[in-house]
Order: sequence, then structure tokens, then C-alpha cells
Amino acid sequence: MRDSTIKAMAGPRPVVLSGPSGAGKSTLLKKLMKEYDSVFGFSVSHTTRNPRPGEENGRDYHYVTREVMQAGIDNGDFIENAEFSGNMYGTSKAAVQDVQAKNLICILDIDMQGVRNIKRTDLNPIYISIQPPSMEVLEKRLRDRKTESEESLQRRLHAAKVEMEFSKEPGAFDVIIVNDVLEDSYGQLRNALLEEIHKVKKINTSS
Ligand SMILES: Nc1ncnc2c1ncn2[C@@H]1O[C@H](COP(=O)(O)OP(=O)(O)OP(=O)(O)O)[C@@H](O)[C@H]1O
Ligand SMILES: Nc1nc2c(ncn2[C@@H]2O[C@H](COP(=O)(O)O)[C@@H](O)[C@H]2O)c(=O)[nH]1
Repeated sequence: MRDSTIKAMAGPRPVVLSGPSGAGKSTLLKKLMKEYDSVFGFSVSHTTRNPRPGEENGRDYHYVTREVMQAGIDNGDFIENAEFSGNMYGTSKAAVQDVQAKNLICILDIDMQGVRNIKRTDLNPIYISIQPPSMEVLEKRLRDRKTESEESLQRRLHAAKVEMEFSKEPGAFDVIIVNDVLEDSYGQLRNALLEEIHKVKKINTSS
């Protein structure tokens, strides 16, 4: 088996956002990257799922076939990878290194399998769980998003229950944010990251 670890780099700690599909991870991280565009960089994952309307290859994901993805995994190009709702997803070493090379805080949006696998690496991120106020609200958000077939929606709701159980494991996450009122949740996310944000701003203004 090829080496799939990544060495921790000097610089700001990465941030992992995890939690049920539809909880609001992308919404929150987009707000964060808009407010702090010179502080955060997104780790662009690979996936075998089809792009949604408005998504862009290389910005939201690298959209690849199963064959290409598997070849990359076999070659040791990925820090972690997982099967989620019938598709493959994974974080490449290059995705993280590209962000860290710019001295930015690298944000990973990954599921709980990814969290478990990242915990076995030297990456040392801050782990943040984004959670819905209830399963009913989660289902409504996913339905209203209109991105999933009924089958995919049911798979995601099933996975959501497992993700919620995982988040209760002691030490699974450093911070848990219940994303009810968006502005409140965003404030909590920003507060949780203020120390790292200040570090990056200080480094980047002195260089
Ligand atoms: N606080 C909120 N109140 C109401 N709607 C929200 C809130 N946060 C997010 N949403 C909406 O819920 C839907 C799901 O949000 P989003 O796509 O950000 O979830 P996600 O966790 O990134 O999902 P996935 O893991 O599937 O990518 C979106 O339509 C978004 O606009
Ligand atoms: N383990 C990983 N999970 C990932 C990665 N990229 C995204 N995800 C998670 O997949 C689900 C579904 O995402 P969607 O964009 O299809 O709605 C969600 O929980 C993401 O956090 C990854 O590289 N590794």
C-alpha cells in the first residue's frame, strides 16, 4: 500500500467542517471565505458524483470517474477517501498542499469517515461539526435544495443519523454548531476561528 499520510506543515491549523448533508456546511464556509478571502483556502475534493447546476470543476470539486479516482487512491495521491451516498469522495494531498503553500487556513468539507481518517494523519486540524436543529429541518433543507433524487435524499438522511451519533463520541469534535439561524451560526463559526484568523493576518501583513 502506498503512503497516504501528509505531514503537518508549519503555519495555520487547517479546519475540518463536517456534519450531515444539508446541515449548511457549504453555506457557512462560503460566507467565511467571502469575508476572509485572503485568510482561508478551500481544499477542493475529488468526487465521482455529477456536478450540480452552478458548480464548477476545479472550484467546487474535481469531478472524475471511478477509474480515475481509484487510480489516484492506489497511487497514494489521497490523504483520505470515502464512499458516500453511492459516490466516491476524497481529499488529495495536492488539494491541501496548494492551500498551505499560500499560508492560508485550509478548510476541508468532509464526512465522518473523512474525519476518522484525518485523525490518523499529522494534519492536526480544528474539527467543527455543523448540525441541523432537527432531522425534520434537515429533510426540509435537503428537499428545498432540489439537488437530490428521492433515493439519494433517503441515503443522505440515513447517513445523517449516523453522523449525529458519531458527533456524540467524546473528542470527535472541538466545536459543535447547531445551524438554526444562519447569522448566529456564522458568528459562532467565526468566533471559533478568530485566533487562527488573527495569526494568519499577522503573518501575511508582516511578510
Ligand atoms: N441556517 C439556515 N437556515 C435556513 N436554510 C439554510 C441554513 N443554512 C443552510 N441553509 C440551506 O440549506 C440547504 C443546505 O445547505 P448546504 O448546501 O450549505 O448544506 P451542506 O451541509 O453543505 O450539504 P452537503 O453536505 O450536501 O454539501 C441549502 O439550500 C442552504 O441554502
Ligand atoms: N470523506 C470525504 N467526504 C467529503 C469530501 N468532499 C465532500 N465530502 C462530503 O460528502 C458529503 C456529500 O457532499 P455533496 O457535495 O455531494 O453534497 C458531504 O457530507 C461532504 O462533507 C471528501 O473529500 N472526503
